[in-house]
Amino acid sequence: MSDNSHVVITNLSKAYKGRSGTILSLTGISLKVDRHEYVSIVGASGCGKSTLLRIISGLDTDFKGAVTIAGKRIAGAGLGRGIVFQEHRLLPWLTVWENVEFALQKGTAEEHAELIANHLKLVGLAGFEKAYPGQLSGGMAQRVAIARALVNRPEILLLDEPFGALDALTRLKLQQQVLDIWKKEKTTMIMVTHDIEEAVYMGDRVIVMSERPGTIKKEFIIDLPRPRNRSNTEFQLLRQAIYREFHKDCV
Ligand SMILES: Nc1ncnc2c1ncn2[C@@H]1O[C@H](COP(=O)(O)OP(=O)(O)OP(=O)(O)O)[C@@H](O)[C@H]1O
Repeated sequence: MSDNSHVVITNLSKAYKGRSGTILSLTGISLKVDRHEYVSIVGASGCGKSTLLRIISGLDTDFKGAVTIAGKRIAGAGLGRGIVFQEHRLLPWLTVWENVEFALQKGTAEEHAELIANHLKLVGLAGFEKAYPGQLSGGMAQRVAIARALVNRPEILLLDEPFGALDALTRLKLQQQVLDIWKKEKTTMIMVTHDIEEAVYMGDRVIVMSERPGTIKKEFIIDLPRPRNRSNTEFQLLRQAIYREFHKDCV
């Protein structure tokens, strides 16, 4: 194990038991993610990407193999890991401020106020504290969800298709904002996406998963300087190579 390993997954497999039998969702997954690394995961629909994130988050502990965070086996959800889903999942009857406050687990009222204010500022939403989710655009609501996931200062942020429901322009803006947060907070990021260009733009590494049962087919190191230029030839060549790998099974 390299000294910098943050998340270590060893020979992970996961089966779901249903009425019609057992579905093997993941098999033989081994992966190491370094501290402050940004890993993107792509793969066909149903190959187990969300399942993998749920396991790393600790929301699902029914699996075979081992998952350790900073050398310790995970035993359930913890404040050290935040998660952002494709839908913002904000509570509509609470304000922006209250939605973020709702996630806070420890600390005094003053500490809470400072944390909430800082995190709303971090995602560019200072001034919208009293707004309700219904009064926000999709991008703004997703930024509240990101603030909520970060407010407990997690060392790891898990992003499950975080920009999937947004329009193209908002998506580009939010990608940049998440990269800025990653740089500033030094969070370890693990992001699932269907968008190969996004995976290359954001990630230090792109993991391509096979169709179900999900395995790791191939890893691509994205050794391009940041901020990245999407029209750069090397960027496009990597995107095409990942695209080919992604579609090999499907053709
Ligand atoms: N709670 C569950 N019970 C039974 N089967 C499940 C459950 N959750 C997921 N599965 C099955 O496990 C497989 C992987 O699901 P998962 O949602 O992890 O895939 P995914 O790669 O994230 O898909 P998508 O890209 O479409 O979101 C699928 O075949 C799905 O039907």
